[in-house]
Amino acid sequence: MIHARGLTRRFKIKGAHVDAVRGLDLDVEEGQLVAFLGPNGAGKSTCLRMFTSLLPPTSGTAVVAGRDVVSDPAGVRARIGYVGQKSGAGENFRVRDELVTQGRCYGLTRPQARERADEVLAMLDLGSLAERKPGTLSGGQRRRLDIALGLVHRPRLLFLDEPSTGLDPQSRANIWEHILRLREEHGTTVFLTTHYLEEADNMAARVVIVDHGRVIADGAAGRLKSDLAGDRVTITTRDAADAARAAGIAERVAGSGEVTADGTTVLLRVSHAGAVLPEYLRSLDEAGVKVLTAETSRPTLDDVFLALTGRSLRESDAQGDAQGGEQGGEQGGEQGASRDAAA
Ligand SMILES: Nc1ncnc2c1ncn2[C@@H]1O[C@H](COP(=O)(O)OP(=O)(O)OP(=O)(O)O)[C@@H](O)[C@H]1O
Repeated sequence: MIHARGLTRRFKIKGAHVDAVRGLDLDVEEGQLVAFLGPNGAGKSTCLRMFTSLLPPTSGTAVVAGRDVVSDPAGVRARIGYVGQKSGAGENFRVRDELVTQGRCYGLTRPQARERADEVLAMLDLGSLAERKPGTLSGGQRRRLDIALGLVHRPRLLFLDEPSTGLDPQSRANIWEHILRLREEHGTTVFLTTHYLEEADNMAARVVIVDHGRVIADGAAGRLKSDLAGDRVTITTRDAADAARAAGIAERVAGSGEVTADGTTVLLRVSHAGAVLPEYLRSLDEAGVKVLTAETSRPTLDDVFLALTGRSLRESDAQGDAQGGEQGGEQGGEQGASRDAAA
């Protein structure tokens, strides 16, 4: 469904340049649900805009839904759905009419567009809102309308740029229910970006992490976490001297795992915390180190990013936000992007 090789995109801004995507290789097969993760400015939206043919690559190739994004952008657009970060719905028409208009943009006849509008209204639980104007919908309802707009022409591949951002937890869960159903009941391939690591972790079968325009990890979340991050064992001691001794003992117990001591806290990263903790506590007891608390925790996708880059995804996001404010550029808004994609 998506086959990218050596994809790059450079933006020129006032004599300088930004390499937003640097040699991206990616294969996504039919029916997969892929979460594309990375800090602010990692290049996620730029990739999506290239995959959807809204932006030409600087170099490299991408074949999406069987069509080349450079030589056959219209072919790509006819076969995919794209829901950008901003809503693609206008304000003047009613919800059903928005969907019918979208269907017409994709070349459906009026009766076909009406039929498809009713189908996607039912699919996204929007039937009771069909006669409302988009401006009167809640954030979650509006996001469902955006997804419905992306589905009117029955694409086999749907791109979603941060589908759940800015929604309350209940609406986020609801959006996810619909995304999962799309895949399970209709076999739609879904490629989405998100900043919510827990959502990607729990929902997506495959997680692709990008940083500085390159893929740095790709696989099932569980495998990435066990291969790249490992469990954590954290203990606290009475004083720093005991913590230093506990860290020394941890080096022996943890094998190839990583050990860090900070004040009275010692942290071990190991592949199986449950197997290490009893032996560790026994060794500490034998050495006369008094342990005040001991706990184990499973790794998160943030731990995976930390292990790969030395930075936390959340911290990187905060830095990205700060830089983002300073950057000018030629960025065009994504407003009405679903419609653009249909044009
Ligand atoms: N049109 C543009 N002109 C100039 N620079 C751009 C343009 N679009 C993106 N960039 C820059 O390219 C880099 C990648 O941006 P992109 O929006 O793809 O990142 P992202 O991973 O989607 O970030 P976010 O999570 O904040 O949406 C950033 O440094 C951004 O400022």
